[in-house]
Amino acid sequence: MVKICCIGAGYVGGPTMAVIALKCPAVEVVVVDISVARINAWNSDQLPIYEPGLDDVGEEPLFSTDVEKHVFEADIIFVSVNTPTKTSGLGAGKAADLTYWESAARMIADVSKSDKIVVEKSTVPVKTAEAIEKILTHNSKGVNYQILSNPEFLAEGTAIQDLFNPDRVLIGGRETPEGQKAVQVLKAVYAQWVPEDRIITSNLWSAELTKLTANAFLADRISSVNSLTALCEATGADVTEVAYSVGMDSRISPKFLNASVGFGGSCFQKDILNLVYICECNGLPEVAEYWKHVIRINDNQKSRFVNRVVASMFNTVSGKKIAVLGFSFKKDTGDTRETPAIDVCKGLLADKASISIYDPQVTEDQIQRDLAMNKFDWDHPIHLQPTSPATVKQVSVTWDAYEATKGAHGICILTEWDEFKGLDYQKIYDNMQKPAFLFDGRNVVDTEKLRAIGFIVHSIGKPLDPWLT
Ligand SMILES: NC(=O)c1ccc[n+]([C@@H]2O[C@H](COP(=O)([O-])OP(=O)(O)OC[C@H]3O[C@@H](n4cnc5c(N)ncnc54)[C@H](O)[C@@H]3O)[C@@H](O)[C@H]2O)c1
Ligand SMILES: O=c1ccn([C@@H]2O[C@H](COP(=O)(O)OP(=O)(O)O[C@H]3O[C@H](CO)[C@@H](O)[C@H](O)[C@H]3O)[C@@H](O)[C@H]2O)c(=O)[nH]1
Repeated sequence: MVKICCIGAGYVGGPTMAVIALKCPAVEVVVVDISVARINAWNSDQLPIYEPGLDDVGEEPLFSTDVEKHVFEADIIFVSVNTPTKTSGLGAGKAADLTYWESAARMIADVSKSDKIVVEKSTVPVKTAEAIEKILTHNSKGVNYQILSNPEFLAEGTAIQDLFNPDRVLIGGRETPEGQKAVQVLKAVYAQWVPEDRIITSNLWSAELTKLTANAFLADRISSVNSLTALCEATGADVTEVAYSVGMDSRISPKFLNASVGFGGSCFQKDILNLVYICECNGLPEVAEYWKHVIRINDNQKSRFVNRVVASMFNTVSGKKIAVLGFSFKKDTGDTRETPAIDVCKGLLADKASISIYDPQVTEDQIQRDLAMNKFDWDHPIHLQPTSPATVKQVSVTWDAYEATKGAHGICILTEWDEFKGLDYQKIYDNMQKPAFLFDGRNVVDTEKLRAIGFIVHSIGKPLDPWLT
């Protein structure tokens, strides 16, 4: 029986292996992690991540902390560990920190006694496979290793449907007979449920670069539409109408054109910074500059939102209660890595606001840690992050949207959770200070209905409320 071992039981490793275990009954699947808490959570009823449909996948891989035993026994090893942005040293603030990847590779080299296929599942800089190959082969003791790049394209919140029905699976390998044989072995795993024409094979470097490029293109679309929101607000155009009509062109497509307070998540910014760094290292400053702008527009979008809130509320939010609805970086996930809510809250706190936060999936502990943490520290293994950072006193967290908004001067909607569309806004308005402001960072509410209730409403990229002009 073929044995697969995945190193890293996170947002990618857990769901991906659950689906492989379900679809490939003839394969033994084990997921290992250095974090005991994470593995314990996978083995309990309280899964460590919130992902719709994950509970119903059925077949479960084995989750274990016995990393070395399972790596030793495996034929195929997926490596799905953190690859955060470096915070210090060469390339700080841009380059990918490959500490966790390298330590996994060294451990594989230490314990292996039989030939292995090592699969890059983490998102890594182009040419990482070469470095990994060097680490493995210099310590090989006669073991043969084939490195494959098999980047993951799932999005959080839709991970299970993305895995069941992927647009494509990409496998990059060495163009040698051994490399091509390894590609076919991995292809056979995916072919258990993915149609053959959606399994693409390429050389290693194309596969590694495709992942960074795909995220850069997706983030670029959001920055493109977000860059026009201020112009829409200034001219009376409606960004939703503009995006809809532009997206009707089949060459452009309607997907991923929702204007927002900014994109978040653990991938987009990290992967673009990584691309920028690689371009700089290859003597391509103009290309690096081009992609940097995607992030600049995103940062600008978040500060523009904060400025709008403060400017609208008589140029100060000092001592005012601002309710924040939604803290995760998108709906249907409890993940807060690089969520725009962090920057917005920090901006409001800098203006001395008092913030009351409600998110259906994010705990108070997580929010406090996020607001206390330094930039880029959020993407390291959880047990290596600071355990008891200081609490931000002006922030309270509730488990109820009505409680969060009670007595508030203003509301900021920062995540597009479906339940925010169906709230009783008349009840919320009645319990707020007047004038009651609502700043919709996700364009989820019916602006006209809320204005009829009495709210002063600001929706991203929509014609301005008369109060704000
Ligand atoms: N989250 C996503 O939606 C997504 C999608 C596609 C690709 N990716 C990429 O996949 C990789 C993993 O992302 P994630 O979101 O699953 O991260 P994650 O933080 O949820 O999971 C990573 C896990 O790896 C473990 N780990 C780190 N070093 C280890 C080691 N040496 N041995 C054993 N375990 C170790 C950590 O404890 C953690 O549980 C990243 O490179 C990311 O860019 C993420
Ligand atoms: O039209 C849109 C679409 C998305 N977003 C925001 O963009 C961010 C990222 O969203 P999404 O891409 O749906 O979620 P991720 O889980 O970050 O997935 C991205 O990053 C993953 C990690 O690399 C890739 O695997 C996925 O293909 C890629 O979509 C979120 O803050 C969204 O709210 C918008 O503001 N407007």
